[in-house]
Amino acid sequence: MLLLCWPNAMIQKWFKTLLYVKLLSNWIRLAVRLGSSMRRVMVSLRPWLKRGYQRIGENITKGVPDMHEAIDCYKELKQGMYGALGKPMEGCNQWPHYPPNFKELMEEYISLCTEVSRKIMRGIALALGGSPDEFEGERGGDAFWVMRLIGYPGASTANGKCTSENDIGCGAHTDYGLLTLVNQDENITALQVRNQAGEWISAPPNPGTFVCNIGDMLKILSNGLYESTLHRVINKSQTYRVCVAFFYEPNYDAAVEPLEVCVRKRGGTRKFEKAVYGEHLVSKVQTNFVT
Ligand SMILES: O=C(O)CCC(=O)C(=O)O
Ligand SMILES: [Fe+2]
Repeated sequence: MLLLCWPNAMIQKWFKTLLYVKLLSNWIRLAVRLGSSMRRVMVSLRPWLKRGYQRIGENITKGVPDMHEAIDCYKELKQGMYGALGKPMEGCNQWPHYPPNFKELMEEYISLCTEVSRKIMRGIALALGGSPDEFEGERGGDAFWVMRLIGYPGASTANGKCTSENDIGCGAHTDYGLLTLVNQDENITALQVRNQAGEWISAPPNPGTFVCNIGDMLKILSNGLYESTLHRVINKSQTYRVCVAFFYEPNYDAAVEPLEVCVRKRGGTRKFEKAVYGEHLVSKVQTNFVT
């Protein structure tokens, strides 16, 4: 996991992105304040299991319901584009009609995050000793993405009584792809990561930064030089917490295997088998929902 600081050229874009997220956070809060009538409208927005609104407890991690609600979006795949591999992820995102420009706002946010992520991946490629284009072309030239707008109820409202210690907002997991840009609410510390000693440590919000998670695909590509960090969320505060997680992924059909340069760095040992990103995603997403 990395904490990002911004080179000057990116600062302007970052502020724009931050503004969007502020609007978005307010919108999610508003939706919650409006209560069940709004929630019903949002539920009707989800003819597709994987895209759109999901209620508290619908997302499950390792068999346990998570205490969060979310709007999930995925890059839209054209029908038939990836044959049988793409079928489970085909479909359109379910954008709420309120506020009126929500879809446009989010699409711009996605495009900014995509651009920033691509640049970070170029830096990572160089840091690994490869060419800056390692994650372009067939690996990531047409990068897939996932975005989750997540709301975690405050501790006292999670289940009608104050049992915050046991309420896991999001169970321990690793992210699936290359890099995640986690945009957290400013005043609540809830995200935790497991360090190499096996202890859970907090990753507090730091205004003006994203927390970046390394995903499973980058672990494979780097031949284990980068670890996909185990993390979880426990919102012990009384306040509803909003997080926008943008997942930058390889091409949907990318066959991901350790980069040659990383194999050499490990004395010629290939630590991981080849994995097709789309297959990995579908296998994860399919076990992520209550059916
Ligand atoms: O809410 C957070 O801080 C992180 C969420 C997360 O880990 C995820 O959606 O994969
Ligand atoms: Fe995560």
